Amino acid sequence: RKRVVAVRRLHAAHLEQLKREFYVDHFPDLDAGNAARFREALYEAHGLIGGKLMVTPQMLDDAPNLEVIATISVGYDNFPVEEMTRRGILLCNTPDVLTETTADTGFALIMAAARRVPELDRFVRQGHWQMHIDEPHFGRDVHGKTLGLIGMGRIGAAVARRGALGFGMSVVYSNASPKPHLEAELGAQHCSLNELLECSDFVCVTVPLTNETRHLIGRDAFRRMQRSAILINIARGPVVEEGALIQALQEGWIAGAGLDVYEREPLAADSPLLQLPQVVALPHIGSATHETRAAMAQCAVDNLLHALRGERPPNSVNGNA
Ligand SMILES: O=C(O)C(=O)[C@@H](O)[C@H](O)[C@H](O)CO
Repeated sequence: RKRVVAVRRLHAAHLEQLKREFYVDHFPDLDAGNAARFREALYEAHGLIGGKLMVTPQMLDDAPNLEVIATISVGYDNFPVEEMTRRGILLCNTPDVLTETTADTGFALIMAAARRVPELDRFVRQGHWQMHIDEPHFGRDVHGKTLGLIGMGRIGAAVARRGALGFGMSVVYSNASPKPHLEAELGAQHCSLNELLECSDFVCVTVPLTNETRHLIGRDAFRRMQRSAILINIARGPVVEEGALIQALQEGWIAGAGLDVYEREPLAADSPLLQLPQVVALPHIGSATHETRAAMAQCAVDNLLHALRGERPPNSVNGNA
């Protein structure tokens, strides 16, 4: 029986599926107290499954039998993919099952930032609602505005669909390649990043974090954006240069931001971002619904089962490893 290390909370049903075929070491929480036991288990492991995994080449040195890692995420910027491929270790992720939920989070941030939902919720809770609401508390319309998608992959397209079909928005997008089918379906227009920044009321970041996209959105980008524009980030924090974002918000280069991801997570409680009422800050909950997290875990379990049986897993990032 092969050995599997499972990290983070997995439903009993998922663990059961793994235990039927493998010897399973489960670490619901990884901390200093069980780090030594985790290293011992990893040394014997053929498979590793879990969420929020941070894997380094050194960790791979401590896992000589490892055949596959099944991450409970679509993003894999926290894995040394080339090194894994070189060592013949498969990396599997969970695309598709979280697309709509993450796009919902994107639109929740668009609506919350545009209509100042958390800020005005606090206003009411603190008993400040004494009379008729006036200009100082007005928000911005979403319907009919221009939505710019930086990245038009599965999640970008799902956000675009909500904007175009649900809110009558004009959609523009920057992407490595044009998506003619989305132009036909949504009237979406492919353009350069600079054109997108200049014409969009809402700039939504959905690209994966790579060496090319790290700090893609910095001071120049914010200078190009409209003063009434709102930045949304549901991708990865380091795509946006956070220091530049803070300056752009403090100095009014842009009007607001809706964020689910940050350069360092968890976001520090004393972050200047949290001093700014025009910022809506969520704790990386893009895919965090009961339904979707269960589907992500099932997808990861399926990937692991196939890979350790020597079959082609449904979702592998480095397929031929
Ligand atoms: O899938 C991703 O890439 C995400 O960012 C989220 O859905 C994950 O929940 C997060 O990575 C934790 O594993």
